[in-house]
Amino acid sequence: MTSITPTATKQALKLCSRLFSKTPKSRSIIRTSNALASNGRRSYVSETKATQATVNVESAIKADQRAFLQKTGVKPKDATMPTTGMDADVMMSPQAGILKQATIMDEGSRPIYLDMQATTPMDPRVVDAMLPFMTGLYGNPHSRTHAYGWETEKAVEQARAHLADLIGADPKEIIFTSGATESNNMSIKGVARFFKRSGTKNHIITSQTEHKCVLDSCRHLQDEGFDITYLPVGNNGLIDMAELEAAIRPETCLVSIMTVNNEIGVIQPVEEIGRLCRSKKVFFHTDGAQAVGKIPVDVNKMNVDLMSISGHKIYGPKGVGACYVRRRPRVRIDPIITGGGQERGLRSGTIAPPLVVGIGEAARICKEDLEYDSKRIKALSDRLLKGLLSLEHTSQNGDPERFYPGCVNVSFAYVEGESLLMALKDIALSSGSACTSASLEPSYVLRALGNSDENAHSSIRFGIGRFTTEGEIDYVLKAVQERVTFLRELSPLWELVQEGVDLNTIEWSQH
Ligand SMILES: Cc1ncc(COP(=O)(O)O)c(C=O)c1O
Ligand code: FES
Repeated sequence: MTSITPTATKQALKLCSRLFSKTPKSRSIIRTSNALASNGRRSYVSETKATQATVNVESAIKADQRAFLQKTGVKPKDATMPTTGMDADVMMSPQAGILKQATIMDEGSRPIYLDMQATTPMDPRVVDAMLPFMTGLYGNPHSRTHAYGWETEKAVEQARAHLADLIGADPKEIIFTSGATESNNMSIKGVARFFKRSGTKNHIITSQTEHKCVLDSCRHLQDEGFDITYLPVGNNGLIDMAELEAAIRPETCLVSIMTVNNEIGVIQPVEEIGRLCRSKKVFFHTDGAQAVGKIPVDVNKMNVDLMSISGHKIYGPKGVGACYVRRRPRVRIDPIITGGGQERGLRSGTIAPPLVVGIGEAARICKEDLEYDSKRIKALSDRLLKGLLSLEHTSQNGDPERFYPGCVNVSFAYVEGESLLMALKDIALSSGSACTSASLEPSYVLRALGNSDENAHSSIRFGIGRFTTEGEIDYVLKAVQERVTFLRELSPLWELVQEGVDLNTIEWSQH
């Protein structure tokens, strides 16, 4: 912790304004520093990483943006993209310092970050928006009797409007929660328990490839006497609409199918599911944690009744999320957290204004930058996939057409995924979801697609995001190609394959 005196802050401010006085970014640097200056008198504030980050990133952005404009014709916004400006060979040299560059916040040398489905780094613009609510603007947004409450309430309502705007909802339909896990629990248990009280409906439909928090909510409801159908998926990871229709019964109260899968990125046919559910008068919940802010989402077009959103998947803070709850036709849910009756009585507890302002600003930026980010991420994804699939015996998991390009899941046959992850220590990757990454079990999602244990074990997920650069993708490609080749050369199975032996014809002796 560093104590920042007003004089020191003012000096830093002067320097900042001299350096960046003509760029729009400089305004946000100055805003951050002003927030510190006004509070510096009595509070001890750690040196603001956001300011540092903005300064670091600012100088690095331009080249990548120019290259992108030349290639795609899309005019870059004032996005905060770091760039390496180096090619893969130079980056791989120990002197290059690329691994240090790979982080937005200057935390020393760390791997290139390619695990965007686990979490995204906060956008410095989000940090800027949050800071005043961690310092001077500390009122309780539920306090109605004074200005401290009014000012935070106003900011909370603005954040609600930004989130609603991103998904085509009315602000009154947004309920703030602690994250998508809570929103999923709240939607699934909430609808189920409401219907249980009226004693009419006790059946829920979901799919086998949902996130653990959806599956676990359903398992708890099974213990409470609900009947759950876990729909299978095809080998492309998508559910079959005819199977869904056949599974709906008169006593079905809810269908819960995610929009974008967190392991393989496939996009379920949510519009069709919504239409079907509406025609059968069944509520439709979708886990939108990996979809909102990444692909266009419109709750009315999709006929969605409930949707879960997470702050830290959209370059916002961790520990905050939202649940969309439709008002017309009205969705009735039993709250899982009761108390002071905040958030329309659906989620009691004091709202955290810094986090809520953060997710609101993250949503606003996502809406504004969606087209630009999508085009950039698609271009990086195409480059990565083309390079990875040019290696022999590699295949993409999930539907190759209907998937979010920022989530690329590839199997490298005859290579053990965990060994490959160990060999790729300079790149932060994962073989599946973060919450199950400690387990050595093959992914249940890949197994549900009909993959063998070996295939599931040799899979790696590459998560590309707003701050990923072309240089990083080239580095990753080169590293993966080198190390997959190296590991295969150590493998006796690979030797047999090279000799033309069909491994399926071998009878392995049991010991
Ligand atoms: C699809 C999906 N649903 C839910 C979650 C949980 O989100 P949160 O961390 O906000 O609780 C995640 C995050 O890993 C996810 O990917
Ligand atoms: S909670 Fe994030 S991957 Fe499971």
